Amino acid sequence: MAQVLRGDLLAREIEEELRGRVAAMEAPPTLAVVLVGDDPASHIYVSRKRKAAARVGITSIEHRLPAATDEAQLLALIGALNDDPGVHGILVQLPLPAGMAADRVLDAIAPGKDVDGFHPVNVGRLSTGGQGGLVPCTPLGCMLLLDQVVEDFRGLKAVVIGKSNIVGKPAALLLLERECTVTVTHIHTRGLPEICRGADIIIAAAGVAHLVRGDWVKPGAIIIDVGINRIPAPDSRPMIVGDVAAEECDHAAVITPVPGGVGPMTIACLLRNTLDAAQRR
Ligand SMILES: Nc1nc(=O)c2c([nH]1)NC[C@@H]1CN(c3ccc(C(=O)N[C@@H](CCC(=O)O)C(=O)O)cc3)C=[N+]21
Repeated sequence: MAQVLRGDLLAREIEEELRGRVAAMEAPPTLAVVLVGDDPASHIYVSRKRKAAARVGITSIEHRLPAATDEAQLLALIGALNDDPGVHGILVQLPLPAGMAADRVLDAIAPGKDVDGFHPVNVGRLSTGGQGGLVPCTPLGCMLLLDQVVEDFRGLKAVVIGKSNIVGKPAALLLLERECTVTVTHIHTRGLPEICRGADIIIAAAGVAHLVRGDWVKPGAIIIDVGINRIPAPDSRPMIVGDVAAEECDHAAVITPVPGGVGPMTIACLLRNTLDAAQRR
């Protein structure tokens, strides 16, 4: 049986450590969460972030704007949060409503408060070695999970499935920084099963339910499943499944569960970034 690497448990440990760091500060850091529109999944995530912040002692302030908000209003709010010395971290929940350009909005966030690590300055820092920048929460969470089970990354073959700015690309850069040999793939990659079979580490972040089958996985491989796919379940609430057919992967060495894997680590890393942003100021 593969070892199930529980992100929910590691996230609680990290929260405990962060709670200690917050307690030692003169004043608790403040995270501003901006939520535009009424995407139901976004509301669930934002409430998880609020609860986690409260557990750690970080003050979180939510700014909810209607879906019809125009971009200029949102940019004005970001400007005010940038200028507010009482705000240490700013997160604009994605996706934004149609018609709003995420890149213009993310570019407006002060890089030192960009706890998502999405601003071009932080993206650039990561691509040149990560020194001093804020690193995107989901790939950072993936690395902290890998750190639990990998002692030496050098020369390991890592395959990243997915090329998003939020997960795939930054995950590839972080693995490269550890001197893995990194192959970045996506759903249009030809011969993806074969490429995956060569991997010591698979980061599955394509957003396709059960994309990675058991016969794509080399015995002893380490699998980080980033996917959160809601699939309809007959006669009940939608089920959440990952990008990996985990039940076919007993021959892997390690696999992260969905839920309870990368998701809770994303939130723990958001809190960590908020503390880092507050302390670097
Ligand atoms: N600016 C921005 N930053 C983000 O970090 C960001 C975002 N926008 N938009 C949406 C995605 C998604 N995301 C998740 C966070 C936590 C879980 C999580 O905790 N999942 C739990 C529960 C899953 C469930 O029940 O829905 C788990 O996997 O165990 C999932 C997904 C952050 N995102």
